[in-house]
Amino acid sequence: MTVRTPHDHVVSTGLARQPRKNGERHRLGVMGGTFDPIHHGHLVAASEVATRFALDEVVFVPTGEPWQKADREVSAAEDRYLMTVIATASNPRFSVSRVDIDRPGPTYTYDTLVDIRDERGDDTELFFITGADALDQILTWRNSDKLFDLAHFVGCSRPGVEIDTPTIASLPQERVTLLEIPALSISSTACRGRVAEAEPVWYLVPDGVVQYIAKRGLYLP
Ligand SMILES: Nc1ncnc2c1ncn2[C@@H]1O[C@H](COP(=O)(O)OP(=O)(O)OP(=O)(O)O)[C@@H](O)[C@H]1O
Ligand SMILES: O=C(O)c1ccc[n+]([C@@H]2O[C@H](COP(=O)([O-])O)[C@@H](O)[C@H]2O)c1
Repeated sequence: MTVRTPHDHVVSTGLARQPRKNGERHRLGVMGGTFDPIHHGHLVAASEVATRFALDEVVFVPTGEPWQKADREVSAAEDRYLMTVIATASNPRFSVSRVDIDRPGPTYTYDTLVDIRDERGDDTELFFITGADALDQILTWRNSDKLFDLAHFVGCSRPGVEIDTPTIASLPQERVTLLEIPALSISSTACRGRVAEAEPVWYLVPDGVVQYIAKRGLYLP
């Protein structure tokens, strides 16, 4: 178990860094999201990608300022960060990074991946985990032409989202994999809407997150 210091970006939930056989590189999943709130759709996607890609661990990276969501109110970064820590704490292979919330200004995945690569070093191979909807927008992201040099991109299927789009087909195929995951029709938007309508979010988000939302009075009208 490691304790986070002001200089660490990652809260470790206890997994010691495992050496891989035959000099293979450490395989790290990076799951970026606004996580407002984190829900079981995110956790199932991360878990499924970890299994299919034999990842050693997955680091969840809550966005600082999600510039493509500037048209709506986003909860405080610390609340989103803490909900992500609560949701991932029981999985020894999951951890949470503060790189995006501690970097001032809009959040760009290019910066996320550069920071994590610099933190982890060259013996770590990065797999950026994202939903098919996000992958479909990737050409609008900052430095989109350089992203595929930094990580392999795994696009998860998501209920109601088309995986087979012209944009996705145009991406470098050797650096992109599409994955069908068990469909969980949950979105953060729907969770916020339910809380605002005084409807339960039990079992849509982890129990500790239900309690955190109530304690902090998040998403009330
Ligand atoms: N149910 C789900 N199944 C698979 N992927 C998902 C699911 N929900 C979210 N994702 C993916 O997780 C990533 C982070 O998502 P984000 O934090 O924006 O959650 P969201 O539910 O899409 O939020 P919002 O409804 O506020 O837009 C995105 O790439 C998104 O496509
Ligand atoms: O790099 C960009 O310009 C960029 C633009 C939009 C979204 N992203 C990333 O995509 C991930 C999912 O974002 P979101 O807004 O759907 O939660 C998250 O890690 C964002 O930082 C990245």
